[in-house]
Amino acid sequence: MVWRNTFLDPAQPGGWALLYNQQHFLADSNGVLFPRDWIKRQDLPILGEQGIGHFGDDAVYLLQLKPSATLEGCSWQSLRQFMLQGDAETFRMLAYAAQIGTWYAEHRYCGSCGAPTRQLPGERAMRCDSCESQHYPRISPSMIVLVTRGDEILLARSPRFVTGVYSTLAGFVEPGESVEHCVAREVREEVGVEVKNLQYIGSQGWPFPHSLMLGFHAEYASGEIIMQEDEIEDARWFRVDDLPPLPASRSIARHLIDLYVARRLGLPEPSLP
Ligand SMILES: NC(=O)C1=CN([C@@H]2O[C@H](COP(=O)(O)OP(=O)(O)OC[C@H]3O[C@@H](n4cnc5c(N)ncnc54)[C@H](O)[C@@H]3O)[C@@H](O)[C@H]2O)C=CC1
Ligand SMILES: [Mg+2]
Ligand SMILES: [Zn+2]
Repeated sequence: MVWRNTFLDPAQPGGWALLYNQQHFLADSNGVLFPRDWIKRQDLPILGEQGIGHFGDDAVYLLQLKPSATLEGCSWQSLRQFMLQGDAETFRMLAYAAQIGTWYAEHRYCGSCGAPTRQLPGERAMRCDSCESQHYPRISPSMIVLVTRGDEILLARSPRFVTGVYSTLAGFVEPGESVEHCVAREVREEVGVEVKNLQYIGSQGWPFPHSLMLGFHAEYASGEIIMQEDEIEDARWFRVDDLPPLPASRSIARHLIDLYVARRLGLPEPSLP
């Protein structure tokens, strides 16, 4: 089943409902989609509603619930779980839904003047009539880079990672800098080395909570590894034929690694997740 996001008018009846709160979806044994007209007859604390797209031919609406919401036979499942398991189109739908949910939850009041906002009809925007401003979903560009040195790659661990897992370096783009500048700065800050010959590989929308990952390969230029306190727990050079546990296969971090390893070992190249 294919997911396509579109703007649907929540005044229309029918379709499926996704029940969302803070990076979690309510799910039962049938999954995350509930008959929408039925769900609206249940006694649920609904904060807001958006029409977000089509899953196959069916309309899908996002119902924002209060954290206290419960429904018989259902439990809250994290978006991260659906990234790790579950089918790819379902994850694409939930990733979009979660970012719309995050945006809506953070813009019910105007950030400029504090007045309550309203949803603009026909557009994904929250409108403040008091100061005439509009608030659109926010996306935070971030770079992610695999630093390479011949048959070796530089991988690091953050204290937040699953035990044993090493990954590429990542970081948010700061106001006014280019992504290329961000790559050089983050690598310098996190591991103290200089890079050259950046190659843009591809991008990935990353809904935790609203990053856009821009993925690169970069060659090592100079410097010894000096780890940034707090952010980096360990960083080392690994040979492409002797790698530690790696990030989830759907992440662009993993793609950057798999692609470089495939190129060095003469294996078929993987495609972008
Ligand atoms: N898809 C993938 O394969 C991967 C995605 N990522 C994502 O990349 C992003 C950046 O990676 P990190 O190393 O954590 O970033 P980072 O190196 O910039 O440090 C994270 C810190 O940045 C600050 N921050 C949080 N949100 C921000 C924002 N929107 N703008 C600016 N600063 C912010 C916070 O102080 C946070 O502790 C994260 O969203 C992370 O989930 C990271 C690794 C792999
Ligand atoms: Mg980082
Ligand atoms: Zn305002």
